[in-house]
Amino acid sequence: MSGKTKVPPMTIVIKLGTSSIVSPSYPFLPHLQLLSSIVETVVTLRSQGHRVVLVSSGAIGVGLRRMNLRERGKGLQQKQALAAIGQGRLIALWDNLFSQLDQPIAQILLTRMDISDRTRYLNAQNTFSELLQMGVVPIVNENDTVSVSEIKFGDNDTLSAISSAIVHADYLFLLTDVECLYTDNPRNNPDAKPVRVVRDVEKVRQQVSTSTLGTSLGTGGMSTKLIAAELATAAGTTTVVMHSGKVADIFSVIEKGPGPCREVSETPHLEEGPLCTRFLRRETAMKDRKWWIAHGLHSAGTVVIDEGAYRAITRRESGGRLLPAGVVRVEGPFASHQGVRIVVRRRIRNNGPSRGSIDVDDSIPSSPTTNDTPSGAGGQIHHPHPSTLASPALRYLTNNSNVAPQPETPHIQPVLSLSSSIASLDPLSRSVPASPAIHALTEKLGTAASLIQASIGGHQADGSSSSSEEWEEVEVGKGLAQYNSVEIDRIKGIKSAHIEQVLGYSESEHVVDSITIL
Ligand SMILES: N[C@@H](CCC(=O)OP(=O)(O)O)C(=O)O
Repeated sequence: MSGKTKVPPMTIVIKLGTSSIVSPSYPFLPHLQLLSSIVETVVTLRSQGHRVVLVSSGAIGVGLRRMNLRERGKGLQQKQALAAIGQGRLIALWDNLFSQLDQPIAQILLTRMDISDRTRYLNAQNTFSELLQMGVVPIVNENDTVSVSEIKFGDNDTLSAISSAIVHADYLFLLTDVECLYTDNPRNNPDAKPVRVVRDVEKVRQQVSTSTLGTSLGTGGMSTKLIAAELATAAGTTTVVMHSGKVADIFSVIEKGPGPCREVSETPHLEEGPLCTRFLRRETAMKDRKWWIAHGLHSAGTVVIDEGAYRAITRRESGGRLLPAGVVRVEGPFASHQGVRIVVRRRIRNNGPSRGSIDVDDSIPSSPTTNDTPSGAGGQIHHPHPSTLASPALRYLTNNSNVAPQPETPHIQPVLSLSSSIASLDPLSRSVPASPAIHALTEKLGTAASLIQASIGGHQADGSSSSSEEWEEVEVGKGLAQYNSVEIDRIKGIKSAHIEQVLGYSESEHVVDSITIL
């Protein structure tokens, strides 16, 4: 193993999945040899001046072994109980191994809500920073006991990407039971080719098969690794998928790859190194606060804007701030300074009778009442009443929280439990319960679901189509509300100069601040 560093000190996060910690079937014996090689690698990296964070799964697996069980059971409570049994023993195992080489460790257990609350996020950041400065190796896992199923990180790949952003890591190593990302599942397809360097995660997602390579105990697979890579590379962390048995390859990967003193463009021959997949960090990493707003912050509601306002907030001069003139609708309730989704509503043209032939017509001018023309001169703002939304599902998703799901939309039901879980857990939401509607789209259904095709005004009550004009609503960003949802609803569409007239006071000329375009 390499003993001398040729690279400047870096911050390195190493994530180990359940499959690397315990055997996948009864009696779930720990992989002691592998764990020992991780410990030796981490201690060597430390001796070279690097700061190292471990993200370790395995609590449930260790819990199963302790209780001499063959299966972990399906229910959340069983998993939580097993994780509670296993976590203490897991950290004891790590402490035992690391103490053989005199390396102190610390346990950090996080939940999604710790990340979405700015104060808790900053506290976690301070703790990490202090530990790393003290030469300690923090060992992170999800705090499964208090994680509600719908708002769990769910897999430790995502948790490791978030940990990487918190510590501003240079590298995230996702150690797993395959060497790298393949063009197809190598277990079924012998022609599957390794993908060694990825510059654009979204592009590669469309080109490769991410059919799960996870094991019976782990929750991740290749698709969660792509999500993790997307989050981490956006924060400026080069992300590497490699086999946990090849942990010593970490040394040559960091030696040849980008680092604090070497740009991505200065590392042209990465295909020649050890077999692994390197997701190169973004050249311009998102600033910590911006990244947190985009990926950490919990959104308590939605502000729907028109196209002109969207164009305005995407301009640098806007400073990421939204004026009330461009707001067309508000989904709440949310309090001032809570996170909100920014959704742009734009007109699309229906070319034919079929719902499948809708084209977005970018040439249609936006409402003149926008940030471009805050006076709203000559403009007419569209405020379609939510009841005009065509389908019950869309009406529920885009309407206020009081609209109950219709019987024909049973899949909406979990949304309610999700939002109430968040409302009851998030201290910010206690006084103002979180909105259950749009929130569910991104939290529950993922980014793909952030596109809400709201067919407004194009359908009669009987469901038939009557007009060629339809609307779509697309989530475009996140920001911090400067007023609460009731206040923004009252001042939507007006000039900032009139806020005081309407509300009796004016906190800010903007309704949403610190907007991050996704
Ligand atoms: N937090 C849990 C499970 C997390 C999990 O399964 O993660 P992974 O094995 O990385 O897919 C544990 O420690 O057992």
